[in-house]
Formats: sequence, structure tokens, C-alpha cells
Amino acid sequence: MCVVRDLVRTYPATRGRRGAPGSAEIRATDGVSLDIWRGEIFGLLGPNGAGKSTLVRQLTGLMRPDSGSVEILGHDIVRYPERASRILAYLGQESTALDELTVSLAVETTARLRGLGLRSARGERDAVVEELGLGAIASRPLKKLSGGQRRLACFAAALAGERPLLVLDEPTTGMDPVARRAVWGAVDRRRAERGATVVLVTHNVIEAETVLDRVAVLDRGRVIACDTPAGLKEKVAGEVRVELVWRERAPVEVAAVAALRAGAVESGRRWSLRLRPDEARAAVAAVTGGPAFAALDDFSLTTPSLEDVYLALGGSAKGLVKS
Ligand SMILES: Nc1ncnc2c1ncn2[C@@H]1O[C@H](COP(=O)(O)OP(=O)(O)OP(=O)(O)O)[C@@H](O)[C@H]1O
Repeated sequence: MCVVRDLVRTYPATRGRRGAPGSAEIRATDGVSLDIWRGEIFGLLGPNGAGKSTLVRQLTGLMRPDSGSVEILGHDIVRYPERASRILAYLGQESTALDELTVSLAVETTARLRGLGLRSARGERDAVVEELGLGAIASRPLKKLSGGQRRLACFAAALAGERPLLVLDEPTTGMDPVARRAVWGAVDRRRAERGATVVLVTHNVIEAETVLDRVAVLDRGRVIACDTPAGLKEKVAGEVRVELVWRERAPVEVAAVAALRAGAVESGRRWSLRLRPDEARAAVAAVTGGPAFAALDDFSLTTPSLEDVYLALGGSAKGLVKS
């Protein structure tokens, strides 16, 4: 469906003005190669700044790579970027183009722009509004909706006029659980009933694990792994994740706690550790049995997630969101 080879895109350095510091050049995609298969839900997972949006903008013909190739359904998208809009629907992170329109009109207009006649566009509009539960807000302009409602309306517009490839950049940002379920239900139906292929950008590991068929893990512009979520988790199958939450501060004067600190990823009062099962048992015994216990607010032991895979691959995991 989509063949990507050696994509490189560097944002140039900027010179500082009036005493403000300039910025160094950034290689946002650094030799990315991927094969996305027809009918799969393929994810791009990585923390903020990993290069996910830059990559999808090159896939969708909106940004020209410095070098490398993108072929979608046999079309050379680097050479003929205008062909992308006939093959794929893209939901970017920021979409303000439809802001002045009502939800209904946004969906109908998108369907018309994608070549549907008036009658089919209206049929499609009604079906998508119903499918996503947007009936109650269908006649309101997008700019007057809440962030989550607006996002769902933009997603509805992306579905209009059926494209074989859907490229969705963080589609569920700001949505409540009901809206999220509506999105994943709709994505799944497009795939199951119409054989659509979906490329999904996310930094939410739970969503990634439940929705994706395969996932490419990005870090600093490079693909550091690409497999099914289960296949990736095999890499850390022998490990357990231990989360410790301290009441105020970690009692590092306790030797057992000081020893754990070396392997912990700290985030405020929360420590996160990846340990072998026997080490995890010893760690829990040490913090619940001795003088450290009074300082402990909460702890948990869980099986590894994609976040652990990301860490094990050498990623800097702080940007991966868990829920
Ligand atoms: N227009 C731009 N000019 C200069 N640098 C940019 C530009 N857009 C992005 N970058 C830089 O390129 C890198 C990749 O950014 P990108 O937006 O592709 O990451 P991302 O993985 O989509 O992040 P997020 O999860 O925050 O959306 C970052 O270091 C970012 O600061």
C-alpha cells in the first residue's frame, strides 16, 4: 500500500535576532523506511518531537523530503504530491480550515471536494454524523464547539468521500471516552467493511496496544523498531514494571531505596522501574517492609507495556502517555 524509503527531512538552523539565541538544524526524519500493508492499522509511536508529524506530512505530499521516496498505491508522492489527495484522507493535528462551517456542512463540503455529487455527499454526511453520534451538534459551527467535539467533527470530515488510506495524526486528542470509542469503532469498520488502510500517529501507549496491528517506534527521527504490539512486547517479556509513588520525597537515605534509584525513571514523586521478576519481588519487599514504607504512598507491579519496549530500545520515554 505504502512504501517509504530513506526519508530525510532537515529543518534548517535559524539565526537569532536581537540577542535572542538561534536554533541548530534539526533532522526531523533521519532515513525512515517503512512498508505499510493494505488493510492494516499501522501506528507511528514516539514521544513529542520524535518526528511523527514531519513523517506523515511527507507521506501525505504536504511536505517535500530532502531525499528518499514515498510510493502509495503505486503513485510516486514525492514527484506528484498532488495525487495524494485523491488517494488518502489526512487529519492533521491542527485543522482550522473548516472552522466557519457547521458540522454537517463541513462533512458535506469535504465529500463534495472529494468528488461526490450533491445527493451522495448528503447521504454520506447523514451516515457519518449518525455513526459518530454528532446529531446534537450537527448544526453548530466548528469554531463554537469544545476541543473534543471539534476534533470529532474534523474526524467526521476526514471520513467523508471514502479514501482507501486514512492518515490520522493524534485523532483522539482532547476527546472523552465515548468519543474515543466512536473514533475507534469507525476506524475498525472502515478497515473491516471497506478494506481501508489506516496510518495512525500516537504517543498514547494504551491506545497503541489496543488499536494497532503493527507499530513503528520513532525516536529522534529514526525508526528504532517495527512489529506487532505483541511482537514488540516479547522483547521485554522477562521483565516486570514496578511503579513507586512517594508521599513527599523518596527516602534516599535508606540504602535499599538509594540502590533502586539508579534504575528508576523519576517523574515527580513517581518512580518507574523495569526489573526481572525476582528483582521486582525484592524491591517491593524492601520498600514495604523496612523504614521506607512510611514514605510510600502507593506502588504497583504490572506486565510490560510498549513504553517499556521503548525504554528497552534506548528511547527517552518521558513523552509517552499511558492513558
Ligand atoms: N517547522 C519547523 N521548523 C523547525 N523545526 C521543526 C518544525 N516542525 C517541527 N520541528 C522539529 O522537528 C522535530 C520533529 O517534530 P515533529 O512535529 O515531527 O514531532 P512529533 O513526533 O510529531 O511530535 P508531537 O508528538 O509533539 O506532535 C522536533 O524537534 C521539532 O522541534
